[in-house]
Amino acid sequence: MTLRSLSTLQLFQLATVGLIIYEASWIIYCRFFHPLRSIPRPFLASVSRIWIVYHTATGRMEHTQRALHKRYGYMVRIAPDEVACSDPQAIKVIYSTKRDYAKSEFYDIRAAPNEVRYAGHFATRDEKVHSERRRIVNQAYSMSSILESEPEIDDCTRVFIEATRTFAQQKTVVDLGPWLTKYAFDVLGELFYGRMFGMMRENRDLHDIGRAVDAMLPAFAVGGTLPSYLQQAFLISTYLLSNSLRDAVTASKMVETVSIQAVEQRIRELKDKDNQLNRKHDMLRKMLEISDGPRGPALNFTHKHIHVESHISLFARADTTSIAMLSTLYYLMRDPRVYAKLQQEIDSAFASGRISDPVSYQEATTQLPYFRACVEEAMRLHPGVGLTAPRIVPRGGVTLASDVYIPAGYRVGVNAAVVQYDRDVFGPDADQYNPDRWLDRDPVPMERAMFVFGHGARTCIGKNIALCEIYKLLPVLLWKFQVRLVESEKEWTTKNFWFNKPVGVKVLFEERRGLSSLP
Ligand code: HEM
Repeated sequence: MTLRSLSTLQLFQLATVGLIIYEASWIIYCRFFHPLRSIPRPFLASVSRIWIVYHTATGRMEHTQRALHKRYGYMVRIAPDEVACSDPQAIKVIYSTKRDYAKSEFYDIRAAPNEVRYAGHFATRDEKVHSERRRIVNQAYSMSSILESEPEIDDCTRVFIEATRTFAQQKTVVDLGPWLTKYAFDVLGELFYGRMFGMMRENRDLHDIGRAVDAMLPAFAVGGTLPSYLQQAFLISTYLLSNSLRDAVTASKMVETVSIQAVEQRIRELKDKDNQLNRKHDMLRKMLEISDGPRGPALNFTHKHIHVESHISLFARADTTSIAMLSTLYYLMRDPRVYAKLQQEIDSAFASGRISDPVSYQEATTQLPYFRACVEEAMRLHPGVGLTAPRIVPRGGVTLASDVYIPAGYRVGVNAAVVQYDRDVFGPDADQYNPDRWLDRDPVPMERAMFVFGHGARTCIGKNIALCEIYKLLPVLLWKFQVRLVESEKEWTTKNFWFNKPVGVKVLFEERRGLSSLP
């Protein structure tokens, strides 16, 4: 009997039996012979990536992972070839500066197609290329460089406070997340291009950037969990089936166009010696000085590379910063004792002249210890990135959590929203909001277990920008306004698609008594 002599039904039956045998053999292999077989796991996760795809798609992966680690300990297998580790000691091993652990396929889907064929600092998996590219621009992202634009960040703060005052006077209910995102966008506009986008002034999502990000994040997060040969097919089918993703792609193209236009405009301005904007120290100017300077050709750093830099840094980066500010405010509003204590610290620092309005970054970080603790605690409980950052184990394998060996080639990673709940480091109340923990005991072990900005060679390049925004805006906001949750009893809803965004946190601002005559 040959295959040709079989009927369609028989062929179908044969294929089904073949598939069943294949699946059964795979399950037996995973259960009894796989090198990761002894690592605790939900059964489905040990035999198929369906588990990780499904749980990522729910937007609640951090809750699932926290529960799994509570039950199984430091090591949990979250896919046949992938392990999540919640041991704080693992951070410095997996994310070491030695660049042994390459990023996994998870990042491929975020690679920005462009003419210079550089996927960007975030998505590039080739550590050598990444290191060369990042070194060129690192200085522009340094704290000293960002602080050269401090007066411009102050301008953004003034616009934010002015508009918030109008909300307060008109008793407008404000959706806090999008409002803070507009601030973060305008600051990025100032820092990168020497001008705000105007999102706060117009109080609208200009060019639909925010909408594009919201629509694309779930596709990126879920798609990233698939093997890379399925990622493009997944993106194309989602694109064809989803109106919102089609709109998002259009809006994302718009972001690209806007950032390219902004670069070109800044190039023209810099050629005009009398232009007032040329006194500014924006990052674009610094990058143009590199590309057009004597080192530019040798570094292969062209205007097209700057387009990539500006596009990638713009897309979705305002969200993480606004999440940090939103969570700081949210936890304060939910805990009147902490809120009052912080207000006291801020009021007395302003009254004694230890900090000024606008507050400088230096003042905010040195004169407001309780405020620092509140920011740190909010970023601990609700880090802006809430999924595992997966890396490939290098040659020789690795032993994690004292005695669990993972051979080379498998994926391993840490999730900030899990490791930052470690009871041994943060105390038995690790899942509670308690800023005092940062002042009552030695903060160093806790700082070492913080993974909110990542770690090592691939640590967040925009960390200084984010910190600058947070430390410069919030003290002034909290000094001038009382912020109240409209529904004070209701817990927030969050959507975790890599960026873990709280949604629909509605607040009312009230100018504080005795302070309403302040500028
Ligand atoms: C509170 C705000 C922020 C948080 C919590 C945050 C978090 C992170 C984390 C966890 C990583 C590492 C991801 C990994 O290893 O897989 C990262 C990388 C990165 N972040 Fe941020 N980020 C923030 C703000 C920003 C801002 C404002 C920018 C840009 C202006 C930015 C740009 C980047 C880029 C380009 C990378 C990739 C770096 C590399 O691999 O070289 N981030 N961020």
